[in-house]
Amino acid sequence: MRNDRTTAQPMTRLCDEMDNQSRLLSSRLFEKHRQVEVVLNRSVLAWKETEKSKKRSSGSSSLSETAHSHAVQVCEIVAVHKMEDDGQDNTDTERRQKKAKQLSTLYPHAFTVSYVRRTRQQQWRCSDVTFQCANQGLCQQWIQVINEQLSLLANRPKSLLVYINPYGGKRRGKRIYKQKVAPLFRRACISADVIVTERANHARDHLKTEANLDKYDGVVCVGGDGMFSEILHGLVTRTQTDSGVDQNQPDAELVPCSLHIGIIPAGSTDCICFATVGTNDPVTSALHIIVGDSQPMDVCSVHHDDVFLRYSVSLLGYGFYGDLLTDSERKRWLGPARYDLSGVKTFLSHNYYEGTISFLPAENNMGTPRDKLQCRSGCCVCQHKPSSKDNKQWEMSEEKEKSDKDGSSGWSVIRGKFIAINGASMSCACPRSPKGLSPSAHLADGTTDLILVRKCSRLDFLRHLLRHTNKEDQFDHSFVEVHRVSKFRFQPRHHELVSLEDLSESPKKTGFSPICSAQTTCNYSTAHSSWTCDGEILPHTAIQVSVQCQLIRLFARGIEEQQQQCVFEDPCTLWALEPSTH
Ligand SMILES: Nc1ncnc2c1ncn2[C@@H]1O[C@H](COP(=O)(O)OP(=O)(O)OP(=O)(O)O)[C@@H](O)[C@H]1O
Ligand SMILES: CCCCCCCCCCCCC/C=C/[C@@H](O)[C@H](CO)NC(=O)CCCCC
Ligand SMILES: [Ca+2]
Repeated sequence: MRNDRTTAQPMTRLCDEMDNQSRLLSSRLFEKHRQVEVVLNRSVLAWKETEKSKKRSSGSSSLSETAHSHAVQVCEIVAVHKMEDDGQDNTDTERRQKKAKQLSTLYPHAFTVSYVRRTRQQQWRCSDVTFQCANQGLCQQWIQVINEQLSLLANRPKSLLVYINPYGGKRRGKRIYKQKVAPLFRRACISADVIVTERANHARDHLKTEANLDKYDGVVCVGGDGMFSEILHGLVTRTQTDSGVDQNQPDAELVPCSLHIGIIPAGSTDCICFATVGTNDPVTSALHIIVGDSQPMDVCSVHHDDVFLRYSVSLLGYGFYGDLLTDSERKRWLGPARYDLSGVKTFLSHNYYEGTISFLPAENNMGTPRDKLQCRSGCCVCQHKPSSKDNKQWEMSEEKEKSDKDGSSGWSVIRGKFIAINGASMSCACPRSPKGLSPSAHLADGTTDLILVRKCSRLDFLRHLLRHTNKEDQFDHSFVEVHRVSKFRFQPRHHELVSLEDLSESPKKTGFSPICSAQTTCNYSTAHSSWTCDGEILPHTAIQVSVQCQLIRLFARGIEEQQQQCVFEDPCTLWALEPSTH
């Protein structure tokens, strides 16, 4: 399909460079009083000022080509609308509506393309470009052909179920959704059923039993990591129930969820959003949902004595982070600042805990926790899905594990005194620690990074913590070790195992916590910490953890390496193929 009706002149040299066969439509149109050549093929919409228009606007000076040319990937077009449709959005200001009206009087045959524009630091914005056509037929043709291309994008959601936590983070969930997200969903013609939660676990319970999930292409949570966790538990449990899988069995092969999950960040840490998108920005997340991005993600199942406890996607932390979270829960009223206060308090307490950690090192994994190979969009480590050969080896090692009488074959066991035991299934990057707890952990490689911080001086622990905020390697300490594992178990040192000699010493209280301090000579360490599981405190300390590879999918694409260049499959290039900086 081609259309050169608007001009009798031959197309310019640059347009001629384009593969004629791949063009769906090309016309000379007007954009902001400038004549532009607009070309659409299956993957790109591009527009470029014509030579004539360039000369008129810049005299004889030769402006750089890119200043006049723009290219947008079709998969990053949000929507196309006839000009007068714009401004009908009831959230638009009166000024915008007036401007839209003026423009539509001035240019009666115009259409507007809304598309994704990258700004700084992984942030996306929705930009508009309006093209004026010579006649109504041409305008409609452009709208129709672009819409046809958009309808071929099968991953895009059309119908979403949205849960808003009105009390997450700074209590801005409802406002964020109404002002920043809903208008974009409307523009992209996505319908959304919205539920504002009335209590904790409302969203989880609704998903588990009530929600008619057949109606939806995805579930969106507006809130923080805790709210995401509710959605995760609701969806995963529902999927297992519907498939007859018993999640209490630690070895059960869980069924992946078919619905994608979107996260609109409105919490305190928002670490899952940050680690999968690269920024905590509601508009960016809404755009990732609209374009139907897909990021698989590992989920850890946590059991205690063959009873299912919880799922985790980010941090399973015992000791430092467990104590920090326990303390911060009592300070919820403080909002996000609770983590700073509890962080200082827990640091000063400087407690350590004794126990035994056993783990099954990851096999056939392409990465290691210290290889500095960060998980990025299209990550090759995560794409290296176990082949059937790998699977066989995997099964064999599982068999080996089962056949071993005490079940310890392939397992490593470490007994010791730990200030922190952390299982990071993803980097856990967040604004507090932009590279995260385990900078090279992967979102979807079927493993978790097990970080063991042994008893050390307060100063050494501070050094270790500070390295989470700078470029230094936080694992490069004699008291820290890190392993990439597929399973791990923890057993705290039992009360009865403590010798009478130990018990004769009373615990020295630091004034911050009743638990033993690593700074003192006290070795009365029967006290237990708690596990924090993505921000929730677990009721047991003895746990078994197993990574379920790629159990869920998010509307995200991982962190983009840098400004993504427009890369096209067609051998011919349109013109300077840079993403629009319009
Ligand atoms: N209507 C509600 N009333 C009270 N609590 C709720 C409600 N809806 C959800 N919750 C609970 O609030 C908790 C915290 O919510 P959320 O994760 O959104 O914010 P946050 O804790 O501030 O952020 P983060 O988890 O990122 O630190 C969640 O565990 C969730 O179960
Ligand atoms: C002296 C300066 C030292 C600074 C050290 C910073 C180290 C920061 C590491 C941050 C790791 C966050 C991991 C996120 C886990 C989330 O699932 C969970 C739920 O929201 N949040 C926390 O556990 C909240 C965790 C809050 C940590 C502060
Ligand atoms: Ca992982």
